[in-house]
Amino acid sequence: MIGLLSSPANGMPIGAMQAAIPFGLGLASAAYMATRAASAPGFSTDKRIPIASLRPGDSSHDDEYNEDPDAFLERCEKEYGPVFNIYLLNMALTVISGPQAREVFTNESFSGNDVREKHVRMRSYFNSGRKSNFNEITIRTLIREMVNRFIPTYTPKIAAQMNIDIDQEIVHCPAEKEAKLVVKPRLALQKIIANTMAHVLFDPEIAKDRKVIETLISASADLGPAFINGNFRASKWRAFVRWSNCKLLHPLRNHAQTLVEASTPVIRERRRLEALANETGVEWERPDDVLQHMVDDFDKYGFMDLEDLCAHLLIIAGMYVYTATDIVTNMLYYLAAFPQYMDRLFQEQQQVLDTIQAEREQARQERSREGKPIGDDLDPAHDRDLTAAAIKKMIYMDSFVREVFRFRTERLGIMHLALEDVTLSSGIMISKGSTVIINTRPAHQSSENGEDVTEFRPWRFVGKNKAATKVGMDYLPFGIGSRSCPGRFMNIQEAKVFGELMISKYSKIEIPDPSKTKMALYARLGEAIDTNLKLTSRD
Ligand code: HEM
Repeated sequence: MIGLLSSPANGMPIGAMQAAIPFGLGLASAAYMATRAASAPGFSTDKRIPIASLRPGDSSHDDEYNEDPDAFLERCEKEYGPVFNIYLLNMALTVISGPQAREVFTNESFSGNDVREKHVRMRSYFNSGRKSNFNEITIRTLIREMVNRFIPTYTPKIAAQMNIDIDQEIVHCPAEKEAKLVVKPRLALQKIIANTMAHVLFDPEIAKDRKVIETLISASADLGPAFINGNFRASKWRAFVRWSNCKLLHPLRNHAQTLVEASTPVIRERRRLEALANETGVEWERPDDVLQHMVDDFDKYGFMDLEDLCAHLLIIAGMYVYTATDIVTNMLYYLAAFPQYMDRLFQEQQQVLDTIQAEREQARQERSREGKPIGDDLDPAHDRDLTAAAIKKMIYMDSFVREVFRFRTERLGIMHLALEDVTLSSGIMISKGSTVIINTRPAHQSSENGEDVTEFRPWRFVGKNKAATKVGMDYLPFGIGSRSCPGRFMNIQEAKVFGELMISKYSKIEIPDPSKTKMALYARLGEAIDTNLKLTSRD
């Protein structure tokens, strides 16, 4: 079944590899650029779509948008309606707002994957490691079947491992007895997340390997550009360099080989134990991680060998590390910026855990009365664990997380390429080859979300049947419909577990330099700023 491979190579992030492009590519690249430039499409050919006016002196809308995204979009929506053209990120983009955004998300002729391939060569990156008949749907299916289904089992493991890693990475502040200082939180949190994910997705033995953690972080850096936002600027040259890197240097394959080397002995040992159990008629306690699930379903997914499997596993793991690092960093910034909400969250946590503890105690007493043994499932040592059931009951934390996403999500984001001419319900035609971008402002600031929509009000979703994972036209960070993000379930679970651990450990989180607070709150995905944080312990 699996041909175990062994040709390790250390992966380098794509950025580092750019220096390695041979000069001989110069001629080929000039020819390539000329062809691409000649065929580069601009705005849709439908001349009814207005082009937003530029401020005097501006040659694009970038500055006006970046200075005040809400004001810029309000102006455009008022002057031009829900569909208008802008020059942003070195691109000609058609902005779609309001109900017509749904048509973009749900019409297969608008492709997010093709935008990601065109600008950041994401499919080429995937292809630099995969061998089987892969397409993007495989990744979605793997996430659903290998990760989302098992979130209840992964949750206590995430909590236990994160707890250890937080204590290890967050050090005491020598200057102040009570306080701890996180210098450059993003880096410390990246280590915590990478280590936690490696434990949960791979295996504790594999997670111990420093090379694996480095590879995981490196893969996550390669995958980050998939989000095409923030500092991204469209450049045919950069896309070409990235494509060449993928073709020549096979970055994902290099990462996969590191994981193959680390996982081969683990898989062999698992097989030995399984065979032994079969021989002796004992049931083998199957390891509960994504690696094992993928090995079990090796034939179902048609993986060619272990390297192919590891490439797929690294795409998923790398995406989690990239996004979860960003999310938990921002969770801390929001807890720091709005300290008045910490107590409510802590109170909720204690109430939920007290109730669960009392219920378990009652169940133990019942078992004793019935003369039954108290099994591992009711071990008092786990009464106050952060299980999936406990997290589900923490509705204030869920609302807090949803509000962070609503409040912070980039106003213009989620691009799609029109694969053919598409006529929207308003009659406007988006022509083949043009790129549309969603305006999330009207959705996130609609009255559907209650009052004070320009304010951060973390309890606005409590009791409203709007979980942080529930997508809709009033909540677009993860898209909507059948192509909505399958990674959000695990990401949000991690964010909540992390938030619960932090509020149980610390009573106060501060940004020592308050001039950075605003920047921290509005940081775009993947660009969480590195301002220090001061944490004061609860006891
Ligand atoms: C903050 C975290 C994340 C955000 C904001 C986010 C956002 C999105 C959005 C907006 C879409 C829909 C794009 C469209 O309509 O074309 C999407 C799709 C997708 N996301 Fe995420 N995502 C996140 C995390 C992740 C993670 C961690 C993974 C993988 C482990 C992931 C995997 C995917 C995949 C595979 C799709 C494509 C689904 C399809 O085309 O069927 N995402 N994501």
